[in-house]
Amino acid sequence: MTDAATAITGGASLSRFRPLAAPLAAAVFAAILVAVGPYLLGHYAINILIRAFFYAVVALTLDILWGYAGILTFGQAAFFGIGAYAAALIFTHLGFTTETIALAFLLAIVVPMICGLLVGWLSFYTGASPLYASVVSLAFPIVISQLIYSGGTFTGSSSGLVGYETFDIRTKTWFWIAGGGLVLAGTLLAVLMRSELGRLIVAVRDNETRLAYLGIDPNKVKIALTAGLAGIAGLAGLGYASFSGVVAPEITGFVFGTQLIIYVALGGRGTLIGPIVGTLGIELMSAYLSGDLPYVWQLIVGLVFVVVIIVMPKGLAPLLAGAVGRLLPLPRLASTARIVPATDPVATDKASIDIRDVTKSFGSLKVLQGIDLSIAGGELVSLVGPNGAGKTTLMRCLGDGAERSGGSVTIDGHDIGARPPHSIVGFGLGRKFQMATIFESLTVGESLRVARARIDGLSPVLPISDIALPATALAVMEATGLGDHLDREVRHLSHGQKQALELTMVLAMSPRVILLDEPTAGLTKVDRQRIGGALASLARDHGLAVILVEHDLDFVRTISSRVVVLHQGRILLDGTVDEVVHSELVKSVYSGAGHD
Ligand SMILES: Nc1ncnc2c1ncn2[C@@H]1O[C@H](COP(=O)(O)OP(=O)(O)OP(=O)(O)O)[C@@H](O)[C@H]1O
Repeated sequence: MTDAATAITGGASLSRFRPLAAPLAAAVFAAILVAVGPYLLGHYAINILIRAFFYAVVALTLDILWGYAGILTFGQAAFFGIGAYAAALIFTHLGFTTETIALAFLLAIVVPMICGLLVGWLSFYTGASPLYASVVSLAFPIVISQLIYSGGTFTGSSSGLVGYETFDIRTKTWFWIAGGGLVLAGTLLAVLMRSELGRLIVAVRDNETRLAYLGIDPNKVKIALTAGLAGIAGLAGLGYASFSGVVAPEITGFVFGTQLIIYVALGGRGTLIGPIVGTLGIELMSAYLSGDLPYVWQLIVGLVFVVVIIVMPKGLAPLLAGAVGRLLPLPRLASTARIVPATDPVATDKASIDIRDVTKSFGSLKVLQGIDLSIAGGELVSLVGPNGAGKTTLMRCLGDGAERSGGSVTIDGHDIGARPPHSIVGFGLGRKFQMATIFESLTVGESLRVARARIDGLSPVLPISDIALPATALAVMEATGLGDHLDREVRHLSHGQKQALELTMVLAMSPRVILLDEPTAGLTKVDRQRIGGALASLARDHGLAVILVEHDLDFVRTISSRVVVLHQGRILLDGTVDEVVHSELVKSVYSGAGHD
């Protein structure tokens, strides 16, 4: 096994730190620009850029949410505003001392994070509709602005707060602080997005269902991300309030939130560098042109936005990257992904799944009735039956506790109750869907590493390197040749490779019971044989309890240890392959003359 495992490598000899070289080189280049900026620019441009640096930090947080995690929000300005007001309120009402400065830093981070937790929970609690996130992101900045408007002299209402004492620092130094803060935030976020944890954030955007069936609650990831990034936006707000010496309700509002979306979209979302270029570019141009074109300027920005979105939906970043790539052709780094054998503890007891009196109804339509079934480790049970018999519905009832209308399901002695899929996976369940349910924009190696997140955790700093896989997953990789494609983006895989990847991801979690819904649908005969052999071995050699939904009776015959025939939501027959194949009842059901 070790030989096979070491053969599956995408460049293991390279240092794990090499993929971080690009963001670090970019950071050094940006730091040099920030260092020399005050000596090359005029006073006006310096002032505009300091403000823009703080805005760009918020744009970066929006880019992580929208560009990487797929969460479009208009509310990011509100967290910036809360951080700014936290500082301005403390300096106005409590004075400017070492203690109040420390308090301002604490509250400018903690209060936006608490608000972020609340906003995240309201948007993504289990059962929330996707519409909630949009509504909450629209309503939140309006609520914060209204609170400030109605705060009287305490918040300064529509006039805001002005004239509070703040840091006595030269403008040039502010430029270095704000620019350095932006370079630091950009570098840390770039390192995060290249790390194992960053790949998980992209996986949330790609496929929440798959993530849940890998034992990770995608809602928790989104809530944590919203709260964490709110803290960074709040800190940028503190910087802005301390530099400008003035805060107004507009900085918390929906309009500023929309402006941030324009900055990110123009620059190029999901790139980090794009939002920085977008923010600095538009802020600088606005400062110079809006004076000469007071009313027309907003119109011009709007028109440019529409044109860029239509002509360059990915924003200006790909254009910039192309130009930089031509000027500085950097060699493409091989990834450091490498498959190694996992050392997961081997259970001594036999795997089991017990299904008792399970029913499922859609309104008055009874789709499953009184299903009783027990499957032990070492068995590969094929679930067959005509279209509409209830096979997929039964699989859903086993993987998600909220699906059943009645009855109980016990996996390895654990009653699944009404638990969600990510929690049931913890009992040892793996599920493969009929349509390959995978992460299209990750590589094969990244997908497998994310599949191991529940067991091995994920680094927020280091890129993917060792991917520990159990023997079952290694066997499927070997049988299907998937190991040759570790660095390949999943979207470029063939249909058969995608099916093999999903199966390998499911097996990566070392499940004890696996549900496979037509795992060979749409595969060539050769691929079917390969996967079929690997599936039979899962039960026979590795002791897994396997439930397989399959239409092709010839395929079922070659790999099953038992066959269960479902018809009109009931178990018609539960027996050996021979018993089912020679059953007159089963033949009559398949010929359309089945009983009622
Ligand atoms: N969400 C739903 N609402 C109403 N009826 C549904 C729903 N999902 C499934 N059904 C019905 O439940 C019955 C069983 O469907 P199911 O998909 O489980 O059958 P199946 O045996 O997997 O069929 P196939 O082999 O065609 O995939 C069908 O009559 C289907 O129309």
